[in-house]
Amino acid sequence: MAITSSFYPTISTSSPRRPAPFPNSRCTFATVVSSQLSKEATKSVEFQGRVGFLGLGIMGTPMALNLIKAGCDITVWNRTKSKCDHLINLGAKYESSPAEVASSCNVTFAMLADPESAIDVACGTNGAAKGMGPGKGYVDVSTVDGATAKLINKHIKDSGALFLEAPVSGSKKPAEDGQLIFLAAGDASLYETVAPLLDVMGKSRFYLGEVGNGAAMKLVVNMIMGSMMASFSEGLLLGEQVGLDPNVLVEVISQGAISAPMYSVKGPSMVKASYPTAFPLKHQQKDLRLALGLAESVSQPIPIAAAANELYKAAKFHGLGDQDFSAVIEALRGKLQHPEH
Ligand SMILES: NC(=O)C1=CN([C@@H]2O[C@H](COP(=O)(O)OP(=O)(O)OC[C@H]3O[C@@H](n4cnc5c(N)ncnc54)[C@H](OP(=O)(O)O)[C@@H]3O)[C@@H](O)[C@H]2O)C=CC1
Ligand SMILES: O=CC(=O)O
Repeated sequence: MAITSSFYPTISTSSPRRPAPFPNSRCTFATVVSSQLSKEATKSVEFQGRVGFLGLGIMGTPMALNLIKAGCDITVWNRTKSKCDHLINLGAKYESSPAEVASSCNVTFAMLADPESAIDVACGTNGAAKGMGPGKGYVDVSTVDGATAKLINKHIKDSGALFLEAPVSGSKKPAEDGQLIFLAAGDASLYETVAPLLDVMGKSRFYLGEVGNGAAMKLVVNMIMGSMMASFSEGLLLGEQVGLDPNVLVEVISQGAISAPMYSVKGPSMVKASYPTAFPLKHQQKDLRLALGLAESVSQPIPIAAAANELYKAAKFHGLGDQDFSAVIEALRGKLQHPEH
């Protein structure tokens, strides 16, 4: 798919600081790295520009990897540099600060943990905004609140660049499989420009209008998800207490009206008290906290989410923050020890 948006004609695709490594960077790049990449790559993209990626955690790494597999010219940065090594080995370039990535790229994506890190990486001392300017674009795909998205939008727009918030629904596996759902809002022309890139990383995308709407949509969805997981946990434990086989319970749920992929995927390992991290519990608690703030801003009662948030807080307090959010079930067992005991 060729870029036809009026966004790109204003962009020079070769950085004055560093010449393009290949005359036709997309095609040649894809050829060079193809022998090192797995055969799973199924999508390719025509994107006439350099793409930056900031934040290589559970989500950022597979998202950036899919862009590399699709033939994009990628430059990465991560606070912990060692997490860049795998992608560098596969052909990604590296810059030592968000500002340098933004300065050397046409479009820069950011996938950070929370509002604080998203603001720091975008607006901090060596933040991306410092390397932004007219003709460039910044796409923040982290899950943050609307106020954070609007603050980052202001810093990016002040530089003359365009901004899009595009948080994602879908976890580690959908990120690996290029099956994410993008919830985008902000500059419509940037949305059109990066659509081919979103289509590499995702299966669907929604354009929701003004900045803040993407964050709101993501927080409402994750508020529901957090409550669902807490309720599922209660059901598993109640079933266990009254002598039901939890595996049969998971199977019964999977065949009925409340069936959800989340229960079928997480249930069997929860029964074994195993919580391999796909979506860290600390991030689910962050999303519930932000959803509570969103609800407060419009005086909407969300008592079920508020109760679920307390469970996630308890689980986090007991050291489960880096485990999968399904570990919230441990907060209901009544056996958690205080970390200092
Ligand atoms: N995991 C999932 O299933 C999903 C997660 N999300 C959302 O995506 C975002 C990322 O999630 P995920 O990849 O799972 O999280 P991880 O915790 O795996 O990664 C977080 C990333 O943020 C970076 N980071 C954290 N704090 C700072 C800081 N102060 N300054 C600079 N960088 C920082 C980390 O760098 P470092 O490596 O140095 O720690 C890392 O790159 C979150 O907002 C999450 O809510 C959305 C959908 C699904
Ligand atoms: O934010 C988490 C997800 O699974 O979506």
